[in-house]
Amino acid sequence: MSVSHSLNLRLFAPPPTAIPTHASLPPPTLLFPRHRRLPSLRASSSPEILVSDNNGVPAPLSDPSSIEVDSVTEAELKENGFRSTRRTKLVCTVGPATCGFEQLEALAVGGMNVARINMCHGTREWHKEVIDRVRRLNHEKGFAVAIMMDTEGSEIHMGDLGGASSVKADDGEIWTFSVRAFDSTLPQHTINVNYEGFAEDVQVGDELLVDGGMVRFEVIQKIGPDVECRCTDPGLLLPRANLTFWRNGSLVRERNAMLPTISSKDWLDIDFGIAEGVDFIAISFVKSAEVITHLKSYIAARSRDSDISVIAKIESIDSLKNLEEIIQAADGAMVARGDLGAQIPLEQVPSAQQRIVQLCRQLNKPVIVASQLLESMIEYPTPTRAEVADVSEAVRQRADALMLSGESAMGQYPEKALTVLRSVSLRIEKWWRDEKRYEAMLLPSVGSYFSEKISEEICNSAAKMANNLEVDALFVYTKTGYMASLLSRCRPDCPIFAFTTTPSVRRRLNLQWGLIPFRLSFSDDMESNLNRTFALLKARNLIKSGDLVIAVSDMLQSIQVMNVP
Ligand SMILES: Nc1ncnc2c1ncn2[C@@H]1O[C@H](COP(=O)(O)OP(=O)(O)OP(=O)(O)O)[C@@H](O)[C@H]1O
Ligand SMILES: CC(=O)C(=O)O
Ligand SMILES: [K+]
Ligand SMILES: [Mg+2]
Repeated sequence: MSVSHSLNLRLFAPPPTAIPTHASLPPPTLLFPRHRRLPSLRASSSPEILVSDNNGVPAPLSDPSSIEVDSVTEAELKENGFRSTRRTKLVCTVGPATCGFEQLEALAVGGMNVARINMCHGTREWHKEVIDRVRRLNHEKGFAVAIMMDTEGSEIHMGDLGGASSVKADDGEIWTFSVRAFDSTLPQHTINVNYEGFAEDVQVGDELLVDGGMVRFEVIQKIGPDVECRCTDPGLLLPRANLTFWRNGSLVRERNAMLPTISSKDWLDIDFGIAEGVDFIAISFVKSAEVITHLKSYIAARSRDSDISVIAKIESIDSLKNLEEIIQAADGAMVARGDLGAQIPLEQVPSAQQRIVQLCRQLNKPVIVASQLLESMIEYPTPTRAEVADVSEAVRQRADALMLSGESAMGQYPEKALTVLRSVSLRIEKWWRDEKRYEAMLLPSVGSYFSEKISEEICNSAAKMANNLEVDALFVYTKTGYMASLLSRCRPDCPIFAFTTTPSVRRRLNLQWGLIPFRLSFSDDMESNLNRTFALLKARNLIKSGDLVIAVSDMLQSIQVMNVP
């Protein structure tokens, strides 16, 4: 079968000159014909096209309800024009400070794209309520907030402090870390540890770091299941805080390194996540690509139509060692700087972050920069200048998303913290666009099939054309989201309107840089798709006549340049 592919470059009024170009692509072997000449859009005058809405009921062309876009994005688009929409996505960890319906709504209004629930904390009933509320919010208020479930992982952590929200450890105090199960209240200055082998593995003289060094202890004595420690760096102990121990300046990774990445409790949580249809599952303390592949096949077997994305959390030495294959196997990655900073020297975290962000973009996987971005805002209403600089750096690296942890889960100013992320992102993005100072990044080919390689070439070219022609927006019609991700990977100057038929694909696109996901039912006929989209978007004042747009699509591998009629 010999099939030719053509790039249809058409410029609509003004000026009405067609620019035919022919890309000479070798004939693919496994493709069905996609080549089709497109009739001119201008030729079709006010077509009587009927479109299907969500339930398959025909709706008139001008019915704006047959396109779904996030209500906040819509307001943003109208207010600022679409060249200045935010490109960096925002993830908020939901906790006691933000689990109510109104609180979640405030976060959605503030720009939350993804709600994260951390299975280290709270009961399954609590998580289910949060998921239900986010769903209701999406349904009733027109948001497309995705849900990310983060597994606990087999880390060593403290117990839940007998219900206290925090306890203070003072300099020189003696505390007991114990693997004993206390049935009623904890004795004073006693901390429960979840790892059976703890007392055996530590040695007198070891340094014990709580939450990667927020509080430090020195081991002074071992008595059976109890380990007595002296506080050397005072601070607040939080429930279920992570514990690491260090000997002669390096992290001790003895038997606990043999703990499985996905614990038996994690598997139950994963079953829960699959049953609830979460959009992302983030796996803590990933050590190798196998665990990701294993989980992905488990998800595929468990849920026939499930399209849950698996995010690899990079937070251990092993994950850095096997970085490329882990990212390759996963659907995305998280720079989990909290635990990473407890496993490698702190001064190595920034370069690790840069490397992970770059590699993810090269491999076309979304990447989240997480932990302590605005840590001081847990307690104070304004961030430190250093925190703003840190957020700016992540935006400048053009990570897909930034994440709030304690700031939104249990801090005093969740909405303010989100506002800081939003305004810093907007400002830095604009600054770098204006200055045109991005270092060009070599984007290696990621497609395995020939058709994927074609999509990749189309997206690379479309993004380049969009920058050179200074177009207002890129449009992508994508069923699986793949082509939208390829455009996002190019980090073009203009925003990307991503039209997809499936609500879950739309939610997942919400994690990717620069994508404005819309749900829209569309056909293989690009002319009618474009006509409909223009009519629907114009009816909602989201675009206007004369705007310059480049459109690409999954079904018909084409590039079209046009002015909105
Ligand atoms: N569902 C929850 N219920 C109670 N507290 C929570 C909940 N989620 C988060 N928190 C609080 O917010 C803090 C920061 O949240 P975060 O998700 O970053 O957890 P973490 O314990 O630091 O672990 P991880 O390394 O998995 O991120 C937690 O330490 C905890 O005190
Ligand atoms: C987010 C997370 O797990 C960390 O920073 O450790
Ligand atoms: K976790
Ligand atoms: Mg962690």
